Amino acid sequence: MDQTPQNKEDYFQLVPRCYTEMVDLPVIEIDGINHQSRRTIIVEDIANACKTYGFFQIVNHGIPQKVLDGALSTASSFFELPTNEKMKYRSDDVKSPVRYGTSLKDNAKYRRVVLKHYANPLDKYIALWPDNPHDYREKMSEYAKATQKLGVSLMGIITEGLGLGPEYKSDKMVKGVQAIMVNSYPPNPAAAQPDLELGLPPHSDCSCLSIVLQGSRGLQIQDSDGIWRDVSYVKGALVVNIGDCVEVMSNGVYKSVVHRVKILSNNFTRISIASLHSSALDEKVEVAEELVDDEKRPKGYKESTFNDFLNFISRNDISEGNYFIDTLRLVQSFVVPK
Ligand SMILES: O=C(O)CCC(=O)C(=O)O
Ligand SMILES: [Fe+2]
Repeated sequence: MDQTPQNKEDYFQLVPRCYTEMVDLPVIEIDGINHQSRRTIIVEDIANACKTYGFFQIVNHGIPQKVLDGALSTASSFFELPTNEKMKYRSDDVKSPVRYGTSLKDNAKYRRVVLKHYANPLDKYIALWPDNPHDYREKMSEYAKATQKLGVSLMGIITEGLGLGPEYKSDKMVKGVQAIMVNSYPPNPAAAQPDLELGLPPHSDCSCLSIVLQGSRGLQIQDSDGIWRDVSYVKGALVVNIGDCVEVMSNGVYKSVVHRVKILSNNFTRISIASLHSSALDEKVEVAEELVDDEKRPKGYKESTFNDFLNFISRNDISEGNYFIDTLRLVQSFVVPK
């Protein structure tokens, strides 16, 4: 893959700017997934990435650059709208299908502005999305449709890699929740120590898997020694991470790794779009029986639903290190230090 910077902005994105070490995430080409010989390699590469990092990047994923750029650009335009226009979508209800939230006014430790909306099935939700900017629904729905299709396909690759077969979760993902988190992380000119500014606190995703489009660098993941490492920005790539539901389903073979967002720039706003894919709100998430061995790997997690997670986050402040998945653990010896 050609990573030669085409212009100054791309060059800037590729040059490490802070003291944090980069994490050498695999960048996996996923074209040819329906050809058996290619599929075998991709399944193996993704299985290795899930075991080692819980994160990987994908390229040649079939989503045109124009669709990625369109989604980032309309997201950016949304955040530039006057406050009263954005506040129309404000809600304190974590279950609201469309929800705008900002922590900036509270002088909070974490500086993220977010528009969250459900996207699957699209027909049910699109009329609730912002219609300003005028191209928001068009551009974001192109991106949402493409990532939903990709999410189902990636889940098939993941379950195949676990020995559960490609169809193990397909129906559940097709009918499942797709929550799009449109994130904006503005710089804080008043920060006493800009290097310490965080956009998003450490958390793991409640999803089965998440697909993240980065507009620029800033995402960091915590390795098993507790060290934060930068995820590189690769133009056109999508970052994929395992969420809590897959950690549970895999009986801890794959980890839902803790990550956060750092504010790396003093002069521009970072945009990212995370598409979180999981089964339906009241669908049971449980350990796959096939991955339980009473002696070598006993069942490590209680069952739950996505609704349980939403109830948990409405009652707990996740920025205080409260992780939903910790409430599900049965076998402490399999816990990877967070
Ligand atoms: O902004 C990012 O890169 C990651 C966002 C994220 O982790 C999330 O929305 O759950
Ligand atoms: Fe996340």
